[in-house]
Amino acid sequence: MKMMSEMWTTMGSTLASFMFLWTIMRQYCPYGVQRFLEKYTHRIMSYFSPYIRISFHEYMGDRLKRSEAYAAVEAYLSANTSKSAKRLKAELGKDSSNLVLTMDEYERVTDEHKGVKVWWVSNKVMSPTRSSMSYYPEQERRFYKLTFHNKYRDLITESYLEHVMREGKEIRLRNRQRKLYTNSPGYKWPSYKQTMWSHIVFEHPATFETMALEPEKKKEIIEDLITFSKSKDFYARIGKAWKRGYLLHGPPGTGKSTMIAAMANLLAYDVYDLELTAVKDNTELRKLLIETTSKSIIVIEDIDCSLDLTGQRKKKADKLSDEETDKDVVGRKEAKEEGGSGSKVTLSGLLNFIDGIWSACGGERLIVFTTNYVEKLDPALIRRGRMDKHIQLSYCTFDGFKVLANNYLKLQTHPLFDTIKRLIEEANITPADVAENLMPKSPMDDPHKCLSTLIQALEKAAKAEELEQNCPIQHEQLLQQNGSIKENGELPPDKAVNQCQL
Ligand SMILES: Nc1ncnc2c1ncn2[C@@H]1O[C@H](COP(=O)(O)OP(=O)(O)OP(=O)(O)O)[C@@H](O)[C@H]1O
Ligand SMILES: [Mg+2]
Repeated sequence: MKMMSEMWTTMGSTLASFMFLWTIMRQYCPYGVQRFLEKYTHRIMSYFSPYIRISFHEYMGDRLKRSEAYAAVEAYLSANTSKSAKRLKAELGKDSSNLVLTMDEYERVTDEHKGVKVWWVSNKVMSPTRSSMSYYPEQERRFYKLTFHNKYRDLITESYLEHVMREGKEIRLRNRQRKLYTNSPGYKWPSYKQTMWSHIVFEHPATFETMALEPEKKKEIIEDLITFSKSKDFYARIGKAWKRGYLLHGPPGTGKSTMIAAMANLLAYDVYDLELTAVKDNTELRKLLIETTSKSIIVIEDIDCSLDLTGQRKKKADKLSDEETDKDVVGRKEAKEEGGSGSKVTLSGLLNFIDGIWSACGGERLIVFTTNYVEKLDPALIRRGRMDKHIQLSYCTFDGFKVLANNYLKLQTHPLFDTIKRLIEEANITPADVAENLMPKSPMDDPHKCLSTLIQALEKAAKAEELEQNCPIQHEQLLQQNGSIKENGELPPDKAVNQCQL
């Protein structure tokens, strides 16, 4: 027994002397010798030590790509252990308004998993560049080192590390700056440019809470979206690409574009706003698709204005048909001006884009089409499986009005609500119009004034509605004379009703 303890003491002091010597030498040795000594010290140490160490290096190989694992560990440690660390690094966060704290170099923190303690150290080494040009500076190689006892090897390498990676990735996703991408019309991509999309930071404030929608419909859409975002395994099991198509249809100003922003904010997805008229042909469409990332929404707005969905491009008719709206004209004009007239994207190209083999790359994507005229679309384009969920957005209901009154005027109830409830059921007024009427126009406008303005607009719209039903011809003539009632509310309804009576 005594011999054993003497042996341990001797070994311990030898090791201590060796470590001391090593620390001194390390400072004065050339880099090659340092590496050599380091290698053998580690071998000797690990022979005696019951601890396991795992390193997570910031850059793998040629410093081209930052390691995902390192970034996940960094996010995990920043969220979970920065309170216990004593030396921290501060950096500006995603919107440059908040500071993000992470462990400083050589700092050490402990973490616990299922009752087992582990240690994390943030570290860096200097390594010379491989270049023979001696004036290149040394490169810093940062890494995190995880240390734990050998007897917990399985627990840590399987369960703990999986937990760190999962949580770290989630934190990174939550904290990342989301982007709004667009394929610029008529833009010629230089060959050195890596991507066909240009982007800005996505900062739309719309949420489902601020959307004027019936509560049940809102709940159903939110549940559908959240179920989709959590169904990776389900999609894999049934052998289907992890994507879902939404068709949003309804009159102008009913919240289709607003809903896309709310969807992106709910799921923390990026948005790819695809301008079809600016896409040269099917090949370019496929290239654009391949460049989109997962956790994104690919949007094609006003799909009926972009393509002739019977399979050919729309003819550039000089005369507009009666049903065409301003948007149709604008869309077509822009297509012409921006070189879109040369676009050869076909319906089959678009169908391939939605559910061809390539559409599966990336995963976790929503494809959203919007239109004012769902009946104009080719059934092949919007059949279930392509556009899985059809959402009709319509005129404002009383429930929708209450959301807007709360948003714009911070009102949950008011004596004028009863009048508005009665009128809003008779009139076809869009949430955009309601919102515009509720918006205070001067600092003097109190909630009562705003609600009264809305009541006037509702009365006009209700009268116009009545006229449309009873005397459609006069209504049409008046619309032509005075412009759309629904759009500007300028039509004098008294005059209209009088004409009808005559
Ligand atoms: N359901 C809604 N809830 C809250 N605000 C709405 C809603 N619908 C419209 N709005 C308001 O009206 C404005 C216009 O709405 P939006 O652009 O979403 O309409 P749209 O249906 O996309 O119209 P279009 O068919 O002309 O593109 C928005 O900026 C928003 O403020
Ligand atoms: Mg829109």
